Amino acid sequence: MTAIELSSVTKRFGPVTAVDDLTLAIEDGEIFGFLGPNGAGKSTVISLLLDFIRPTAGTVRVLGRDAQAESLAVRERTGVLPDAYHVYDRLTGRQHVDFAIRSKGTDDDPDALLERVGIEDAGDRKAGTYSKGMAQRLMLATALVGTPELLVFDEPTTGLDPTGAREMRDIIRAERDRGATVFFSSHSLHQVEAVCDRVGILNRGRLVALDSVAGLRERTGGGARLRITADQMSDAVLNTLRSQDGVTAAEADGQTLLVTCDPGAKADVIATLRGSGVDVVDFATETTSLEDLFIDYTTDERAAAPGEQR
Ligand SMILES: Nc1ncnc2c1ncn2[C@@H]1O[C@H](COP(=O)(O)OP(=O)(O)OP(=O)(O)O)[C@@H](O)[C@H]1O
Repeated sequence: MTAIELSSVTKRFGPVTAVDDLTLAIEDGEIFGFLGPNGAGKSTVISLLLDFIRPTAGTVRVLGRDAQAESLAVRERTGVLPDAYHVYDRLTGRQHVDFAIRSKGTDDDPDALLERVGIEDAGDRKAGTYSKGMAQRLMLATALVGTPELLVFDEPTTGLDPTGAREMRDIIRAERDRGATVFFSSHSLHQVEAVCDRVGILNRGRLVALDSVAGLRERTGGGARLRITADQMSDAVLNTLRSQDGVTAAEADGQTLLVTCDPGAKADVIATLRGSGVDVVDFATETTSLEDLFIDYTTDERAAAPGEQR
């Protein structure tokens, strides 16, 4: 079954087109990362899935049902971690989870859920005294109530420390392994690349890339960037490097030389420098990162061009 199906969905808020003719299908059991810069339209899509808002045009289906006409049935089977959430200051963590259990009519053990998100020791404390990360963990516990078929998380790692972010990723994987579909938004490719089966990059309401993490990585060309510290540098040497097979760019900044090249050309670059009488004091290799690709897909020059899906 297709867990989420958006067909030609547009959402306008007055003059602002938050989502622009978006068609996207997420398969059952998939972990899907929805990426995009601030204002790209991620939260708007999530609100459309949950029928918090309605599309200007197009249709939204979730878990095989119409997101509008059958929103209650959808929400019963969905666990949500919203972007902006509210904890009841005077209720304890356990009371929050109890409340979610009663609302969903399930027989979950609140303590087991609190333990799963790492705040079992704070279950009796009022949520108003929780740190931001603890409140986030509490909201995660309530999202997991009723072993939902679909988990929709808006920026799940924001506010979490590195350990918390890793635990979140572990929970996302464990939920997928038990059969759930996970759809989550993020600004950060670092967060999605470790867990996602597929990634969609949204920019100004349009889908500008849709691929597996491996596929996206391939688009970076597997390129390498060499950062070389040399005792001297000249235009002649730079030009020799630029004309060398496998080298796509070579720039110098004082004694630091940045060379972008195929991974197989790294040794030749060093050999060329030595052959030119340049002493290599130090060098480091960086792979072209997915973060670079994300920025490339979402910079304004590209966004201004008709945003074709690539
Ligand atoms: N209720 C609303 N009324 C008017 N404009 C809105 C409303 N909700 C969202 N927008 C606009 O729609 C666009 C998309 O916003 P959205 O919150 O979906 O982006 P986002 O990708 O989730 O951003 P962020 O990463 O900053 O949370 C923005 O230009 C935003 O100002």
